[in-house]
Amino acid sequence: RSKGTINRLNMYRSKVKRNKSGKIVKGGLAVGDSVQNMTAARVQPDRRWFGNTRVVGQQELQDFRSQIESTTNDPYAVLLRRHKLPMGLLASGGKTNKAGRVDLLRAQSFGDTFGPKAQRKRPRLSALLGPAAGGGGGGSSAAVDSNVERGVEPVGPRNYIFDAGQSRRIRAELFKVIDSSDVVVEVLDARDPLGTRAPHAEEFLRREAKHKHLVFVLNKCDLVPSRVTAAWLKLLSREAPTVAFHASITNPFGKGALINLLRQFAKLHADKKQISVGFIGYPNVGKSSIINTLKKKKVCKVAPIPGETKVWQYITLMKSIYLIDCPGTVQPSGNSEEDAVLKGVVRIEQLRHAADFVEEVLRRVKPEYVRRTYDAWDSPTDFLEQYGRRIGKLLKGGEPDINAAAKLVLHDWQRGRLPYFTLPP
Ligand SMILES: Nc1nc2c(ncn2[C@@H]2O[C@H](COP(=O)(O)OP(=O)(O)OP(=O)(O)O)[C@@H](O)[C@H]2O)c(=O)[nH]1
Repeated sequence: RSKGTINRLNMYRSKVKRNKSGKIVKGGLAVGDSVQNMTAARVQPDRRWFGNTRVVGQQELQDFRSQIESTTNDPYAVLLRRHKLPMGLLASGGKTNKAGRVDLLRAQSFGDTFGPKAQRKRPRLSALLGPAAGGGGGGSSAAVDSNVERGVEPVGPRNYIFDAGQSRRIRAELFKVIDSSDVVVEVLDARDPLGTRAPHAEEFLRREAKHKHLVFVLNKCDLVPSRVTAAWLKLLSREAPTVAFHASITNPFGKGALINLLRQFAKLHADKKQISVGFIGYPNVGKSSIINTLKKKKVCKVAPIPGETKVWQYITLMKSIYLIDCPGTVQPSGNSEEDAVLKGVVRIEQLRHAADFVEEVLRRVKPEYVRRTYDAWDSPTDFLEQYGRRIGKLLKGGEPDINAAAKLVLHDWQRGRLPYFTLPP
């Protein structure tokens, strides 16, 4: 027997000694002893009795909170293993979304709607939607009538083509891609980076998925002067790492920088076999082209028309990095019809009145560039007539086909043949 075994057996042995008649003479409670006379013993409390718990002091919690807050707000710091932290407790208090909820009972009491004396069958939607919504069908027709009286032209229903990239299906694709990605690359058009940002997706990442890394890629920077690209890089990199890019299989720019950045993210997540990188952004900004450039071959369909990518697609860049191509999505209800056309969201061939948008193109592009590509002109209509005649787009009576000419100008605009860029604010 080892010493340990002997000690254990001794421990089991009763320390109580009894005399012949069975009375305790040593150890245990002696005759006449009572529980009251004994000295109180206390078992030392231990938090491990309560299972898997941790105790944190108030000051420690406060420090930790402020550190986490500064880390999560810093685009260059990363928060790994977020699911192991009680983020719900760490979010600074009082940020509940109660104000955003619709206060149903204030608009109509429960008793009025569902009680035994229910007065109405339909809810009063106007009370919930606010005064702007008008009073249902009758109300809206009254509003139209009053507009006509005041001489305001009634606004017809918006054509569905201007809402491209906003359908529920496309939004579902976007969130599928965000959910499956560890790194979200937001592709922006260097000509109008702020106009092609997706605030709804960024807000979702900030609120619901802080552990996913956001990266901006400023694509098509070959179409703008380098000083403009540099200014945008400076501005955007305050919010997230930003890479300037020119997507081209044969003559790329920024490819090394982007691959390096993705490699660093893959190293950060060394516990994972591979990381997924989702490419999101407006239609036609060049998401598929960037993936093709990184792969150095045509793996995604690319076209100079928006909405070419229909569903998400997985591509292996290397063993540790997977890429996901996403259909182009548009910030819901953020664009006027003009914006939608000039940001390249709408397919030009679907436009019925293309000439309406040429005036804005002529306003945005410097006249000398327009003259260099086309000819001198007096007014937008004169410009389209001249151009129509020059390219032989004529109607039956020999009149220039303004609509066809306008479509060609808009095509040139979308493909970057008319130099244009916006400067950082
Ligand atoms: N000049 C220039 N053109 C580019 C660049 N990147 C993409 N393009 C062009 O932009 C057009 C649209 O590219 P896509 O890759 O199909 O764009 P997308 O974002 O995948 O578009 P969706 O499929 O609608 O989501 C194509 O004609 C590309 O040739 C670039 O860096 N410079």
